[in-house]
Amino acid sequence: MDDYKQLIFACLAAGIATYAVRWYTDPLRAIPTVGGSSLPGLSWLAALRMLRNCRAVLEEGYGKYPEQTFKLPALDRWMVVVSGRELVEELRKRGDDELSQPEGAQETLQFKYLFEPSVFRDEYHVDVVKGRFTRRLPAMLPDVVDEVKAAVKDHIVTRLGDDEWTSVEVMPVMQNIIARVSSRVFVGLPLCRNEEYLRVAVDFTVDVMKTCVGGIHRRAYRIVARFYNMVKRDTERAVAFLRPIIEERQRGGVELDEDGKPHRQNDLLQFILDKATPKHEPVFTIVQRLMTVNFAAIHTSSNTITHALTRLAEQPELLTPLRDEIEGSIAADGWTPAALANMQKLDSLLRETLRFHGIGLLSMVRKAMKDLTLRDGTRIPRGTLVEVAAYPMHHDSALLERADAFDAFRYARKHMPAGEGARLLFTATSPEYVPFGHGRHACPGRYFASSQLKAILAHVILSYDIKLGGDGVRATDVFVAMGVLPAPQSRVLFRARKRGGDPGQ
Ligand code: HEM
Repeated sequence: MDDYKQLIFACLAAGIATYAVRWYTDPLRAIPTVGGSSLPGLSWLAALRMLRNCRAVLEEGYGKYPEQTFKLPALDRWMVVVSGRELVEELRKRGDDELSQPEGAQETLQFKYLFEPSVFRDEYHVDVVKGRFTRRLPAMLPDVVDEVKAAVKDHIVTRLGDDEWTSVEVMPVMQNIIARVSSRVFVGLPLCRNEEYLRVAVDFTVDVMKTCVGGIHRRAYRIVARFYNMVKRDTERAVAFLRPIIEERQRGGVELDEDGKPHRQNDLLQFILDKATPKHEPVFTIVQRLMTVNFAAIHTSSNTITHALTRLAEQPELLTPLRDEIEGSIAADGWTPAALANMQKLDSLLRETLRFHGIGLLSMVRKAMKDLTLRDGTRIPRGTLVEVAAYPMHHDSALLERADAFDAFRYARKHMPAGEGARLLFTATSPEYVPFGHGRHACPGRYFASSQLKAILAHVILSYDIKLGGDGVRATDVFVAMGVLPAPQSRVLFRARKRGGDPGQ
């Protein structure tokens, strides 16, 4: 019996000693910890504190270690955070064999437990968004504008002629409008107007978000996802709508639009099918690829437009200069890419919205694929997640004048040397402006996001007066883990404009 006890104690002691040596020699130990202690066991407490107050902990780290590296605790790992031009540039320049973007994103969002492995073994749907889809954006704009007008009319219902204001809960309405307008160019008519399909597209997005901010330990996902996988369930729901269309297209059949006319398939689904069909990919995998892009598009764009609309409702004095600009651009060029490009104040409002609010506290997540040393001498062991402190950098007045204030037209006012104006566009990334990431992995959907968001905002601004109810003060944002969200149930008051309105209506 004594021998047995001694054996247990010996194993325990050996286990503790191995753990202590590994902890002591771990290169991550040399990186300063923010948010609590890095001692074994105590880092758990720090991780729990982080879950409740990520923003304060991140800002504390950035304040103490600007343009340097520090680490934050999560329940199952350390997250290494960098900031400053040089280190952001280093993340941009390192290849995926050293600091991998796909591996970083998949690990953060727990994709490997939720999705078909083949979707991420070959992410050709990302290349499709970056290439063929983006090249066709100018040709797609008439469809986008057509869908914007129909969707806004269906979702923001006000009475014309009287002086009444209608209160609208902005986030769900914007999710529906974004899902519908995106679906117009993702899957085309008539599916983009099928409310049940749009429900699935939005549910998929919300369920991926719920899963990845759930704070579950990485290893627990493996087990939980086997029995309860909301993403798989949502994909199956989407397959019911998409299978007949996919099979018809693969047979070479012609789809009919709402008026029964044959319709040319020039949408994202077709571009994905053109790659998937020769590979004999199953319908389920094709649908997951489409849903992945839906996820990337809907959550980000609906958050951004909700922030922008609540800002406009809080500062209705911004509406008149925006209307003048939008009306002038449309009068000159119609609803064309040239007109959208001329809407510089609108562009500035969107850029300022992403700078000030953004969609997350961190950006550019990368996974170290091997042991490496950053330019500031920080040693990063293989498997570590490295991210950029986006939120504190975007709010740093050393990098941008009065960065703590929301100033909608700040970028439109800036006079840049000839030919350099494009550097301040909504879609132009830089080491100091990273809401879309930066470098070759920067969001490939940002040009579509820009067209879509501008078309919706321009149409809303021309068609409605808007303001906030109550005390007229916008509710503060909500920070959930590393995500930034507009306050839930935020409402904006809309009133149809008696004079003016959208000239293209
Ligand atoms: C305001 C709207 C949007 C924001 C703020 C946003 C932001 C981002 C960010 C931060 C990344 C990761 C970049 C990195 O790790 O370096 C990303 C990736 C991505 N986004 Fe967006 N996005 C938006 C809209 C869209 C739209 C509309 C689409 C689709 C049409 C889209 C498709 C994608 C895809 C496919 C990726 C993965 C890129 C890759 O793996 O290389 N996004 N986005």
